Amino acid sequence: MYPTLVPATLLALATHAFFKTFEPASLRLSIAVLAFLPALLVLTSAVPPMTLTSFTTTYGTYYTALALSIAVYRLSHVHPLSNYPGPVPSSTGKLHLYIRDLHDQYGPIVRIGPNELSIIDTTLLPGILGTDSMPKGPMWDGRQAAGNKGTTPSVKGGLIGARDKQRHAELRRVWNRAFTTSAVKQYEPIVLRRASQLVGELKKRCEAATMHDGRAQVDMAQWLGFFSFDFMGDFVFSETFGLLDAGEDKDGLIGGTESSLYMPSVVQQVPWTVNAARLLRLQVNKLGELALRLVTKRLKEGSMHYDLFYHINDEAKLEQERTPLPVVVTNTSTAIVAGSDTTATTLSNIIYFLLLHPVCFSRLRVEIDEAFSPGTKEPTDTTVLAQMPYLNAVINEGLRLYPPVPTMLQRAPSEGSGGHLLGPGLFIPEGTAVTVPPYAMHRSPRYFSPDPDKFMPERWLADSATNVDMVTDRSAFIPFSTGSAGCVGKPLALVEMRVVLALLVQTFDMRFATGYDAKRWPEDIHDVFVMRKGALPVKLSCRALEA
Ligand code: HEM
Repeated sequence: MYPTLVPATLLALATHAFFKTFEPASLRLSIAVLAFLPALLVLTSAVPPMTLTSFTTTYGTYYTALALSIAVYRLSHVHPLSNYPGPVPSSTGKLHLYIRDLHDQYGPIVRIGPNELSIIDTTLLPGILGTDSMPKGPMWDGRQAAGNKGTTPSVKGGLIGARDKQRHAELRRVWNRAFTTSAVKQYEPIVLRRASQLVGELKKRCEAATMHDGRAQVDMAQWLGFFSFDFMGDFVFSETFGLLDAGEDKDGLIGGTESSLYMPSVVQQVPWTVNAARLLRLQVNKLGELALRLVTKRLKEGSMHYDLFYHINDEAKLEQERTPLPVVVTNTSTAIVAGSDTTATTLSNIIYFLLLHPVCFSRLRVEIDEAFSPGTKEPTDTTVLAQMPYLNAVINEGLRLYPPVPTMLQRAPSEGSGGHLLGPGLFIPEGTAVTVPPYAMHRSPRYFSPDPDKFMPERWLADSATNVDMVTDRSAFIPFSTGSAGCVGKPLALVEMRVVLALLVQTFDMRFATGYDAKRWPEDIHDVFVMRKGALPVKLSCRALEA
């Protein structure tokens, strides 16, 4: 037997035990341990000569033993998650579908990784996402790979990636102030301005098309993207990104932001690779550069506008400490990503469903027309819109079927806590993450039936509560997540979506473009933490109003 075989095996077992216990986040330390320990063994071993064979044999033994040790441990009954069922790892670009299939197959609690459970049991939600529950999980360390220009990865200032509960609560204070009911009321003129601009631009295209076959063809998903990015530019910085004006993503702002979402969606699965990703400088983010430029400009101008920047930069000086520049940059670009893509995706999904179900489109138009007489009154009174049952049912149903954050609401016990008791017999040990996947939850027949995969706004109406054959469990409806780290922008997103939908449905007749196969829409959807969508080609004409 080769003299280093046993020591190399023992060394591999010790390495596994070390990594399992301490989970080093430093890439340098990990590389150093894995690369140099076997060499050290050969160099310090008295017996074998220092030949190429002794090195290759020792390295081979060490890595094989390490891999086997990890595999055996993860599949063994000693592993703390061994009681939970789960699949053999699989790779699929459609994480939302995959996780949903797993829940269909294995039930509400599934082990989806060596140290991760996916849970869709409503009774456990308060313990996972609720106000006094666990902090954000390790995937957020991985998502830091998206680090923007002008931000410093080591600055623990970004709200969305803040894993320490107390720190998160401190950072969230300025955001909570920015989204109170009265603050959101003050942003309404921005919503109305940008929504009217969207309608105006689309009208122009319709009018130009009357010269030809009378209908304009537009990519509705793209136009809703222009709206939501321009709106966020206005809302965050009181600046315009000029997308609606140009009618194109001329500077690649949307394209760049969307492609920058891929890499973090991979790295988040293996957070310790984040430093390698950074070393390779994989992040290309035009939005970060833009945010840095706009923040710098605003700081020079002084406090002039009431917008999100006003709050994030604490211009009312309500906090004891000044917010450092990198934190302001991180938070403003976070707001633009978090608020634009999600809203554009939801609006696009809803238009898709309304075109697929013309009866729902007509019913919605009737409700809007009854409240706002077409041709005389624009549907822009947000108080009235908030109380329209069918409009809100349509929005809920769109969010239910395609929640823009489909799978990764992740939490984990805080460091040093030892673990978190989720329920009787359900202890989550430290080092384990729990993920709640809204897509799988929203399509579970246990919570939404009949036909959980069908677009049925009726399930949200008051009659459904008295219908014994219908289940609509609102506690399972979590498109905005819930608890202290749930979506802070929810009230504003709802205002935006109600106004835009009401205006579009009242102003335009729409149908899918000729030759568009509606099956493409779900096929084009990809889960990259948020949802990537394809084009939505729509034939559009201005609605003819009776005189
Ligand atoms: C349809 C629209 C939207 C949906 C479905 C949505 C959904 C979500 C979800 C699921 C989360 C993750 C919460 C978690 O991990 O538990 C989140 C977080 C967040 N969202 Fe939204 N969002 C939307 C619009 C907006 C808007 C308009 C803004 C405005 C800036 C915004 C800002 C944020 C921020 C800052 C966070 C991080 C909150 C925290 O960590 O405390 N979102 N959102």
